[in-house]
Amino acid sequence: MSVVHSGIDQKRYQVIAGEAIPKGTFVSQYLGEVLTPDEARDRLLPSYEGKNNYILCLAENFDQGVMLTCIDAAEFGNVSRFMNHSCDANLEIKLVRTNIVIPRACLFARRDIAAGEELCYNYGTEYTEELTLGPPCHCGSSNCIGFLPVSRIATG
Ligand SMILES: C[S@@+](CC[C@H](N)C(=O)[O-])C[C@H]1O[C@@H](n2cnc3c(N)ncnc32)[C@H](O)[C@@H]1O
Repeated sequence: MSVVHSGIDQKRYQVIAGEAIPKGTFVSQYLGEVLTPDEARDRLLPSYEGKNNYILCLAENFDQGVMLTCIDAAEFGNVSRFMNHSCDANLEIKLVRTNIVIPRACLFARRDIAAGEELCYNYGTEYTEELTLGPPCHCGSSNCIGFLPVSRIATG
């Protein structure tokens, strides 16, 4: 995988597959600081408009209620912090638990991916709580909805 400039100001950097990746392959984990929902909201609200946002908030529904996992990759992260949103994504996020209650946000190939393709996932995942429309989307796919999906937590 390599991080390169996308050539589109709003998207800035993007991640390119260095080799072919078969469907179902684990590609990366979205690493960063684990925040409480209040901390995520405090970091997001003042700076949301027009800036790159590295906070991923994922919701899981349990009998006891909703568990929100918020991960901020702005200061501490890995290559997955540079992965952009696409309305026709080739990756998908799955929450995976390995011995601790806090889940890992893992990115898997949702189809066969060729070397040289941009690696991207849909920011409006199955775990996104109350989706709203964010800034304009520049994914360029034919089914683009025109806006980045944003979790309600990011907009208050
Ligand atoms: C996790 S970062 C992705 C990496 C980012 N492109 C960079 O250069 O650091 C998420 C931010 O990238 C930008 N972005 C990602 N996908 C985009 C898209 N499809 N259209 C426009 N901007 C996008 C938005 O600013 C978003 O808040």
